[in-house]
Amino acid sequence: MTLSMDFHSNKDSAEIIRAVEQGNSINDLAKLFLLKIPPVVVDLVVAYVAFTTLIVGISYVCITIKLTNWTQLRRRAYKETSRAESNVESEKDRYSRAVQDSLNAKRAYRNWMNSGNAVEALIMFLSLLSASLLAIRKISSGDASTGDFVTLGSFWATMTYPLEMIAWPHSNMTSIFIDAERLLQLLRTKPSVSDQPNSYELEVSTGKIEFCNAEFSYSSTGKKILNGINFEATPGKTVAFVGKTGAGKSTLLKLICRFYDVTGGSILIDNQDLRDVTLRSLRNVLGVVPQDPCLFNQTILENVRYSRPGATDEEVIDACKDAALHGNVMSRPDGYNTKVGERGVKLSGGELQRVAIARLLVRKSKIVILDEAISAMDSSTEAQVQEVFQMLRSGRTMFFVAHRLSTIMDADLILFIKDGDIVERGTHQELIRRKGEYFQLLKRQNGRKEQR
Ligand SMILES: Nc1ncnc2c1ncn2[C@@H]1O[C@H](COP(=O)(O)OP(=O)(O)OP(=O)(O)O)[C@@H](O)[C@H]1O
Repeated sequence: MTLSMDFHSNKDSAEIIRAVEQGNSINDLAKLFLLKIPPVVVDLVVAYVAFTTLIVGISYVCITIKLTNWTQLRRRAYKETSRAESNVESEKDRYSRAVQDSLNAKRAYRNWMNSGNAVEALIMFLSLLSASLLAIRKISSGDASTGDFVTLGSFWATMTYPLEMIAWPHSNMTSIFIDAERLLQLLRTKPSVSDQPNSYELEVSTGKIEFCNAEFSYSSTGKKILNGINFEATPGKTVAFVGKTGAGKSTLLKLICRFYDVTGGSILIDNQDLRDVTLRSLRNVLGVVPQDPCLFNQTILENVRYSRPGATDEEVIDACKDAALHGNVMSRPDGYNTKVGERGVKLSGGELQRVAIARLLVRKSKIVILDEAISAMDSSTEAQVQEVFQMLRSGRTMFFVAHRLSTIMDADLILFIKDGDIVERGTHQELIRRKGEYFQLLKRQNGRKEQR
């Protein structure tokens, strides 16, 4: 959970869950070291008195270890294919291929394991046979008594157990390490965005935000997304980012949240560089409505309260009323106790967005970030929510990203982003007078509206 956005955007969640599940084998490792190995060592000290026994023991253990290494290669292949299998949910062909690959790899692993066991058993059998033949020869020549033969038999039985036990930890440990290695990798991964050793708590007095020549590229592609962005969001003002899809608008918002660090320049909140303050204190002052709000399979009440666990039921309900959600909630038989389903599948797109806005209202943040927050709402609901945003504006610095220009027309500053640069800036009226990119976009949108 502490890992950065770049880790999560490149990882498959099924893979992470499987890594954690397989990590249970670390318990087995602890049991192995604490409970199984020490008694075996004691047994071996007692049992390994005869030189011949030692020879048999060493060769048995060496061969078993070699066989185990070969077998574990198959186990690794089997585990890899099992992982792929869990990625596939919908496409039938891919799923059956993955299942088949997994079964084949499992069969190969089992075949190697069984062959290894057979070879181990054969070694023990041949060793016992040679020792018995030697004993019979000695008895026939009168150098040993039949009692010695019985002693050999019981000694053999005592010895085989520790021999098996000395080989067993190696095979078990390698299996455990293969199962746990994904979790160990995960635990060793360092977040790319983290607190500096001397970072301090962010203090927001006015909520002024400055982008000073901020540059950014995603490490996964290395492509420059933002080229030296400069602007200032003055306290209590609303800034809107507009532009074509892929221009870099959401990336600007992610940088304010410090999901990523800028690769050049800096971002300041009340003159404090985001990289110098603690992540927790930064996130505490931000209220975000993302493009795809993340809901849990809990009740509507709990989902809204998630942004401030201490909020009372009344505060949650008031927030839902302001977010134009109350009517929809009350029309459901269970009202606020309605479960929303995994990721909110039982809600419509507009309802999902309104839950996210209600969360924002409950949170009472000083800096508000809205990324396409009302895109899925009909015009009458949008008008109600816009009124709430007007209320919110006083005393807060707000950032909007919206494709529908009608939703950001009254922003204090509109920044038109194109290929990672601010190509136009001003208020709605100023940009219309300029008759540039913004004006063209507005004309296209109005044209489409008239055509409908
Ligand atoms: N996690 C990521 N890794 C690599 N590239 C990314 C990542 N997220 C976004 N991008 C790329 O960065 C560029 C800007 O994306 P961004 O989401 O900021 O655009 P946008 O202007 O908000 O677009 P939209 O209006 O469609 O949301 C795009 O080319 C996108 O493909």
